[in-house]
Amino acid sequence: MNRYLSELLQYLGLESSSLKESLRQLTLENLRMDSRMIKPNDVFVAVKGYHVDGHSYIDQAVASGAVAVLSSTDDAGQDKSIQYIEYQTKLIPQIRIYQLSEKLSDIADYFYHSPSTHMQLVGVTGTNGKTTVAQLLAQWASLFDQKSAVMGTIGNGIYGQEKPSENTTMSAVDVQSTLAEFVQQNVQFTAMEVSSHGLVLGRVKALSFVATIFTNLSRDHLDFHGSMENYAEAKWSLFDHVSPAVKQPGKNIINYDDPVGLKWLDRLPDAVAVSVKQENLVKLNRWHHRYVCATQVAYHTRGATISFASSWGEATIESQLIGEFNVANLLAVLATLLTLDYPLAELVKTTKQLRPICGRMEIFAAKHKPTVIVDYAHTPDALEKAIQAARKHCDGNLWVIFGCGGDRDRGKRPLMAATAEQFADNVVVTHDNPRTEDSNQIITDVLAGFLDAGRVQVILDRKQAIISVINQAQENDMILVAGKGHEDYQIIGTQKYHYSDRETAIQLLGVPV
Ligand SMILES: CC(=O)N[C@H]1[C@@H](OP(=O)(O)OP(=O)(O)OC[C@H]2O[C@@H](n3ccc(=O)[nH]c3=O)[C@H](O)[C@@H]2O)O[C@H](CO)[C@@H](O)[C@@H]1O[C@H](C)C(=O)N[C@@H](C)C(=O)N[C@H](CCC(=O)O)C(=O)O
Ligand SMILES: Nc1ncnc2c1ncn2[C@@H]1O[C@H](COP(=O)(O)OP(=O)(O)OP(=O)(O)O)[C@@H](O)[C@H]1O
Ligand SMILES: N[C@H](CCC[C@H](N)C(=O)O)C(=O)O
Ligand SMILES: [Mg+2]
Repeated sequence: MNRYLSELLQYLGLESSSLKESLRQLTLENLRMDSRMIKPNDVFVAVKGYHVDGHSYIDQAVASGAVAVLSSTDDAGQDKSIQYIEYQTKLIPQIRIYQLSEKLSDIADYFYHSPSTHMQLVGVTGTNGKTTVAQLLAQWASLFDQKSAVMGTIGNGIYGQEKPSENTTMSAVDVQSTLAEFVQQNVQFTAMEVSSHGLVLGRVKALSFVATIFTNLSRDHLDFHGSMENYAEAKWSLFDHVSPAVKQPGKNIINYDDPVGLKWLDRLPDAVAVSVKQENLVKLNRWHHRYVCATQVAYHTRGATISFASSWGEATIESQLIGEFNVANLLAVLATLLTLDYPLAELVKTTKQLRPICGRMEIFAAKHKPTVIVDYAHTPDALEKAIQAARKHCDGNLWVIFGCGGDRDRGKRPLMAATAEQFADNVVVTHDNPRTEDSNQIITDVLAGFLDAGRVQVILDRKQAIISVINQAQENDMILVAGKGHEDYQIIGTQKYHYSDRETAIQLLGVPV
């Protein structure tokens, strides 16, 4: 499993003779980009970040047991040069690589023996729905006795045992090392969320996917991408077969109901189109694309009955997920598994066993109390969809409690306010994760989006906001608590404090239903 230092050098294009002989058979354990995670026999990978320069942690990494260092240089003349660091009685080779960040996915792919090729790896991208789709995929595959794993916002790991993760898509090195751990644990199927940051920053560059899914595109992350065009280009790079951003984009499953998806389908004749709109069936039938299309959907209190037609046949399935967008998510998952040759009859039989996803339209209810839905909507589009989804299941008033995260796209704040004002009956603005921003300024940015801010309550403490609304609401009202979903923390400044909307709801109303 491990690599010799001489092998790594050879891969990097260096002669092993350029290395001191005593070091050639040195066994390397892991590549690690964070000096704080270094264990004996690891290689420390030093790159410049947005906040600090990883090169300033080389000494710390060596003191923690790193036996070699890969470091980045912007001077092409220094590419592949080796320098030795003396530490106690040891010599630690530091190998400079020209623009290392861009090569990391490939280097880690080599180091960890191309783990993505040893399983079925499915990638999911889109503004909203990635976590839901990835979790459903892993869940459904496990119902087919596949050992499955997920990588994404909720965490990374064997399905149901995910460890929390800082990012939706981890660093290029961590993605490969995690996949390698999955291979060691005999994982056969992995569903992975691929964020636009992940694509642009090359975190998934050397991966081979058997299938890639596009859910939808709407406003988010403009602080990072600058424009919707750039944001769309970033997402497209997961599907582009001509100059792919990944080693292998696999089969493509694309949302036909999304205007961006529809445009891409023209460029992807082999892709599978997914629609929740019955009126699209005629067009899809005449088209050269394979498809899955809903023909009838009946929403009930705790889910939906979905009839669909597809290139694989017709059927009716029972879903425990609520809202129209979850019909779209479920059909995208179904289309993917059909594309990967899972039999339709078995898929239909197992659908009713699929459980809702943690913190995604999750319902908490108690007798004689209003119902609470905890959801992760943190974009204008998701908030609109979540409110409309809740509305289908609510016969009283619909309350929305939401806030916006700090150090994230500021422009979406007033848009989320306008959406809440337009679609909900009562709105309460509260804190999300202020991070390093002034929390009052975030609230001011949100309030600027309301036509009539006088009708909006501001209750800064999130738990107090939920308690207060439960007290104000009637028994048949519904309270959508949006933005934090599965999160069990609140980030204020750079500190993480324990806080969970789900725990608050459980404390006030009992377990999810
Ligand atoms: C803007 C961005 O993407 N930043 C990511 C980046 O952090 P950074 O460049 O600030 O890193 P840094 O703190 O400057 O450190 C530079 C290097 O020094 C190393 N270091 C640092 C300190 C130390 O003591 N020792 C040490 O070795 C670090 O490990 C790193 O290699 O590299 C880190 C490690 O991989 C990421 O966790 C971090 O994501 C931050 C937390 C983040 O907020 N990213 C967001 C914008 C993001 O990527 N979001 C997407 C999409 C979310 C969605 O689904 O909507 C995601 O995929 O998560
Ligand atoms: N297909 C969809 N279309 C629109 N909104 C959706 C869709 N699926 C989920 N949502 C809404 O978006 C929220 C986030 O969903 P989910 O976590 O599945 O998306 P995500 O793409 O993983 O988000 P993130 O980028 O933050 O990780 C949900 O809580 C729900 O409100
Ligand atoms: N993955 C998303 C999550 C946002 C969740 C919300 N609670 C916030 O903190 O803004 C992001 O990093 O933009
Ligand atoms: Mg996610």
